[in-house]
Formats: sequence, C-alpha cells, structure tokens
Amino acid sequence: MSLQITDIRKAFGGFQALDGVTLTVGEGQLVGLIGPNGAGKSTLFSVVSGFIEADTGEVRFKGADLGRQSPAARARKGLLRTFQVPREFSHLTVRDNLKAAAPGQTGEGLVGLFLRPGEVARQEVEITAKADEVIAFLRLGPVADLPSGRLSGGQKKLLELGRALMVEPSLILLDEPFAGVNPVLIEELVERIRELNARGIGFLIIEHDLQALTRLVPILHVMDRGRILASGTPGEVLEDPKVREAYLGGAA
Ligand SMILES: Nc1ncnc2c1ncn2[C@@H]1O[C@H](COP(=O)(O)OP(=O)(O)OP(=O)(O)O)[C@@H](O)[C@H]1O
Repeated sequence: MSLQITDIRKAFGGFQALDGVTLTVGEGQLVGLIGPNGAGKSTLFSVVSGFIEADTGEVRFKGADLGRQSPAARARKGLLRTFQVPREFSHLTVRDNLKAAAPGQTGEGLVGLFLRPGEVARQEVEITAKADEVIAFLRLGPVADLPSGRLSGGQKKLLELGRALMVEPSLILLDEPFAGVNPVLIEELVERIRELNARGIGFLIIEHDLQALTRLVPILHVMDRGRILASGTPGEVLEDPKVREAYLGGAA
C-alpha cells in the first residue's frame, strides 16, 4: 500500500473539518476524491502533505508513519502535492521555476558553494537536464523562457505538475488540476497523467469536473462533511443515493 490514511481528525476552532477520514491509495493507483464545497478535501491534502497537522489519526506512506515530517521531507520520500491555485514564482521563468523545485540542492547555502563547488556545478547540470526533460514531456518548450506569470491557467497547471515531477514522485496529490483550464489543455493534462501513471506514478486527484475525472480514474471516493461517504467505481459511486443527496444538499 502506498498511502494509508487512518481516522484523521482536524478541527478549526469549533468546526470539525475532518471527522475521521480513513482512505488508502495502492501503489501506482489512480484515485479520484470528490465532494461538495467545504467537504474537507483540500484540508485532507494539507494534512497528508504535511502543511497542517492533524489533531489525531495517522498517515503512513510506503509503510512508514509520516508523523510530523515537513512537506519537504515528505516530498523527498516521493509524496508530492499541487495546489488549487498554482504556487509558481510568477517572476521566474518556467525553466527556473522547475529548477527551483528540485530537492536537496547543495548550492542552496553559501557554505555548500565554498566547500563543494564541484558538487554544486554537477548538481546544476543535472537539475538543468531534468528541467529540460520535464519541459519536453509537458510540451512547455515554447514558453520555457517566459516569466511564468504570463502563462495561461492551463499552462500554470502543467507547470505545477512539472514542479512535482522534478522530485521523482511516486504519489502525486493533485488539487483541482482541471479548474480554469481550457478543454484542449484538459486533454493534454489527462494524457500526461495517464502516461505518468503508466510509468508507475500514483495519483490522488481532487476535482469538481466529474466528466474529465471519471474518464481518468477507476476508483472514486466521495467526501462530505469531513468524512468518506462512499467509495467504488465512478459508476457505482455516482449512482449512490447518499452521494446524490450530499450534492443536492450542498447546492441547496
Ligand atoms: N485554516 C482554516 N481555518 C479555518 N477553517 C478552515 C481552514 N481551512 C479550511 N477550513 C474550513 O474547513 C472546511 C473544509 O475546507 P476544505 O477547503 O478542505 O474543503 P474542500 O472540500 O476542499 O472544498 P472545495 O471543494 O470548495 O475546495 C471549510 O468549511 C473551510 O472553511
């Protein structure tokens, strides 16, 4: 099992955002996570990726308890997340944004630069090559040297995915990858996710665009009010009266 989330609870003030979430993602699985606004989906991602601490419960990745490890430590283990609103550095070029996402750079500190200049130069070559590989894979070549603030919404989502790919991920948590993306780039993203999954990378994907999501994932979990309401194939789950009720209730 790649990711095991057990009985996670998180309250904000008196509000129980996560109310005992238990969920697993198998090695290399493609899994969807849906639910009405405010169900707790993004909060769950924040807990799993280490951006917020749960009140109780456990997150295990590749068998090990992640405890209070930082997001960077989790990323180094291959557990990555993207954000609903992309978090690129808008003044940096696409290529430099990718390079900045590479983990464990010796050159990050001046000490490294003085003590191990050869190592720093070698890393720079490796990181540049990796960034170029990601740019080619995501077809971002034509915009690679533009400031990323000038990208379209869809291109920014591709860059978000690219930043995760700089870290040799084994599981990527994607938060609404298709929101604000034009249909042509949605197709592009779907294809790239499929290719990455074929190479063994697992995905847990929060998405409101059910049409795009259900074409992609064989397994769907539905969250409502901080709990998992239903799990199964997209067909099973979307036919479930409890799920229909949750969505209608949310829209009312
Ligand atoms: N830092 C916070 N402080 C207070 N309340 C929060 C915080 N983060 C989330 N919440 C609340 O927790 C609930 C769950 O939010 P969350 O963003 O996880 O839902 P979601 O399922 O991702 O919704 P959406 O689909 O709209 O993105 C919401 O009611 C939200 O207002």
